[in-house]
Amino acid sequence: MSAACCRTAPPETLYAGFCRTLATGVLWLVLAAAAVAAPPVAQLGPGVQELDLLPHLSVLEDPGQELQLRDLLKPEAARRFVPLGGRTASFGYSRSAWWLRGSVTNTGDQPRDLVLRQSYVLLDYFDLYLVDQGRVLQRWTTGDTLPYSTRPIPHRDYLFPLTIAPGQSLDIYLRARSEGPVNVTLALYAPEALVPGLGAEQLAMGALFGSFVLLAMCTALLYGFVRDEAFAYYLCYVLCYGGYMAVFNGIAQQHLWPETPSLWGVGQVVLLMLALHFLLLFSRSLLRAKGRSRWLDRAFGALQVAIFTLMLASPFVSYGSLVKPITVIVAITVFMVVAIGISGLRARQAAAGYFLLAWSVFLGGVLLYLVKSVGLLPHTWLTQYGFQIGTIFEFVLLSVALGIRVKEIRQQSRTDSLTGLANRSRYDELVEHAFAQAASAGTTLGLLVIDVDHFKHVNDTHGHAVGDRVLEGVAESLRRQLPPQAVASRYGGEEFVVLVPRTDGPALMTLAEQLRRAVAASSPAIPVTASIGVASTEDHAFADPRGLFRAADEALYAAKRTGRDRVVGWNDDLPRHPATPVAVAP
Ligand SMILES: Nc1nc2c(ncn2[C@@H]2O[C@H](COP(=O)(O)OP(=O)(O)OP(=O)(O)O)[C@@H](O)[C@H]2O)c(=O)[nH]1
Repeated sequence: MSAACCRTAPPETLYAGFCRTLATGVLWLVLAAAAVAAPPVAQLGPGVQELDLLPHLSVLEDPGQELQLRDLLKPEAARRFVPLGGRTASFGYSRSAWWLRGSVTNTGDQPRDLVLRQSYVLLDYFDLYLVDQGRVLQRWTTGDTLPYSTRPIPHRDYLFPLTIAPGQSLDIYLRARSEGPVNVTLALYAPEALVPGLGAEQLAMGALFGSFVLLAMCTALLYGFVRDEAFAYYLCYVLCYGGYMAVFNGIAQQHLWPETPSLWGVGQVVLLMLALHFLLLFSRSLLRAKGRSRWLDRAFGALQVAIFTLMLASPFVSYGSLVKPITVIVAITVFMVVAIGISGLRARQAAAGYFLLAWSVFLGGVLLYLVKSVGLLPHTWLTQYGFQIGTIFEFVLLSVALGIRVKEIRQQSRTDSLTGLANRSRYDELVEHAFAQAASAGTTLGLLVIDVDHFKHVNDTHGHAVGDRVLEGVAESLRRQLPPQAVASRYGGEEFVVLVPRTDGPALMTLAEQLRRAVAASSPAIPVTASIGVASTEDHAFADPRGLFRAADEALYAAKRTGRDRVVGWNDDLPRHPATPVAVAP
């Protein structure tokens, strides 16, 4: 496998093709404007604990990657370096090797033990040389195409220990080359100044990956409860994206595969492609976009093929050759996800707003990182970690969108899909609650059981589809006539129940009569009638909701027996329904 395929530059490389020329042009304009004189030597006084070396560095681009340190140690080579002039050392994407040099002098009277830190590590090759009056004192060759053991201090960042004697002046040369963006962030630290900062960063990383783990666990649990595929896809997305972030941040390299850099690049591509795959499945499932738009469905299918092709190619093709296809796939996926969000918004999907907000925040963070990567923004805490910060907010907002999905699922489980009324299990909950409330408040609860007459005949004559439309019409007519305190449910088949709290007997019978007429008028093309049985806790102290229902059902039975298309109120003298036991008195 080529060395190039072992690199671990981020896939945002991806956006870089078109930015590279622009970034390099801007950089060189800036550099040309800066003074050509050598930058000042960094002075390391006795109290200095931290020293940013960027203002003291000069840069030399080596487009052919031909230069060696010995070429640069020649006196005439000094003129080829251009001072950074206090600008950021972000060189974007290029095939060049970038040489930087600077000098630091210990102006104190004590030797200083220091750590030189390069905090941007996604570089294929990073060579550092310490030179004293033309003599090379120390050389390190590391980078993310080389095993972890090439790092003098095993840490995510490149950390190099060095000692400067009193009055000594050290020249620092470094060479950076990468298929991804090249950023140099060189600074010197006294160990006591560095350690607390590293501790805080480790804590932040722990929080980031801890939140991935927690999110994955919560999503897995939720999936266990709701069994909705959106949660399964989201879980896979969180795991793959978390794995990708672990490689991107150097955590996987440090803790999982320290001596196998060939895995880093391939792992990064595979994890990213899997994350995109599950993201698309999740977005479609969450916003129920499948089948909504033919072109979105086709684009989804084509993208899946491209994602898997690229993933399977990654172990065999150099990363350099994959950068452009990855760029295109990431860009199209982002476009697709936003398009799915907008189509969800148009279809009035409640979760779509949060979904789109999550992506806007995430893309904002990625944009900050990319603009920094191509050298248009300085390397700061916000631009470096914009990606991670955007990710956290994205996951929080997507979880809210999933919460809305749970609410929808709950709602669906209580609603009858044909008529949109409460379903039988929701009725069971409602009647328990209403019965208990009426009992404790000393008010009445009325119950109407409504059954469409000879409905079998409607089905047999016109077919089930027409029968369904008739049932929808009946439900709609009930909904329109109900007073605010009443709730209608579909009990099953062509039978409906209406709970009517706080309503006396005559008003209950009047309402039942209104509903009977409404049903009769609900379907002019296919005339239907309904029989209604009425019972109320006002007439009898029923022991439980089942007693109330049995009474109303007996009244319905009486209505059917006596000719249908009528309302009958329950009383003790009514003949018993053969299928129901006697109503139980307290
Ligand atoms: N179209 C349609 N038909 C349904 C649905 N649920 C139940 N049915 C039909 O409703 C009919 C009920 O028939 P029966 O129980 O014999 O009652 P009926 O014909 O209304 O007669 P009576 O109640 O005695 O007036 C059956 O043909 C069921 O197939 C449904 O969701 N859609």
